[in-house]
Amino acid sequence: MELRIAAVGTRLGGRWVLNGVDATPPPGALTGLLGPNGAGKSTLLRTIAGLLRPEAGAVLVGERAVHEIPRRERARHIALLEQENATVTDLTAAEVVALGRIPHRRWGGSPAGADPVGDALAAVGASALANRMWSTLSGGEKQRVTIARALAQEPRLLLLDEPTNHLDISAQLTLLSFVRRLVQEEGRTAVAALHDLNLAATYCDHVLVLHQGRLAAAGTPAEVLTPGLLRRVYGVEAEVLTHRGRIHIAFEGAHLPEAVS
Ligand SMILES: Nc1ncnc2c1ncn2[C@@H]1O[C@H](COP(=O)(O)OP(=O)(O)OP(=O)(O)O)[C@@H](O)[C@H]1O
Repeated sequence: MELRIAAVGTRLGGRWVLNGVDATPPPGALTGLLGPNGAGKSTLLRTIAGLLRPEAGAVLVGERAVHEIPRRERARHIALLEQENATVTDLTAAEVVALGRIPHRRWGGSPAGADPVGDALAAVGASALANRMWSTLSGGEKQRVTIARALAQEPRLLLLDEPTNHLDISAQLTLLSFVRRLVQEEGRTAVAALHDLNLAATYCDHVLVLHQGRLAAAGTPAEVLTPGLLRRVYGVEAEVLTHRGRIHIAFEGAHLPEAVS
């Protein structure tokens, strides 16, 4: 599904939080959305998902502006995993994942023999949690289950806001390699906001860097994550090494932040 972010400007609290953002996350690839705290990553993901209407420009999904697509249809095509998940207390993990199937119900559900809920739980290594009550899960277990819910939705466009939050290192690597394989094999589009630049360099085919609401750079991790960009956008000194054909960033230190007045 073709996604085009066309000169998007979004204003929140009287301030332009996104300003003239132009980008085309390629289908069949995992795109990393990078940038310091407050750069506008969550706002861009919410704008792409159609939850926020841009005041300038548009987000186009196929031929249509996303906010013009009826809500139910949007829910069949687009899944957004937000940073803070509403807690649903008295459901089991499998029931939480099954919520992701709701937009498909009227369309005859899943083909015979298919088990999208079981498959999604397995993909995040959470099959054993299926019958556990949501309220009894740890932070990382909840994160896995909410990711499974987004996967069970089988969206063409998967938007993930810091999906590796709370996950142990093995779960982080498993999740990102799973999402990458899924989008590559099925030609879907995924955009994930990430803070760990080495994870982004390892698993993302394409990265977008936001800085103060503007797009600072776009391209492959090797093209984008240069010492100069890291200094300019993040205020850090780093050496960028190449290891097995992929870049690896060795951080040397951060410049002192400017005093907050
Ligand atoms: N509802 C709102 N009203 C006013 N300002 C807002 C609102 N929501 C977000 N902002 C501001 O917009 C800017 C971008 O926020 P956003 O959450 O998109 O950043 P982010 O890149 O996702 O940050 P982080 O890495 O810290 O999660 C921040 O300065 C934030 O304070």
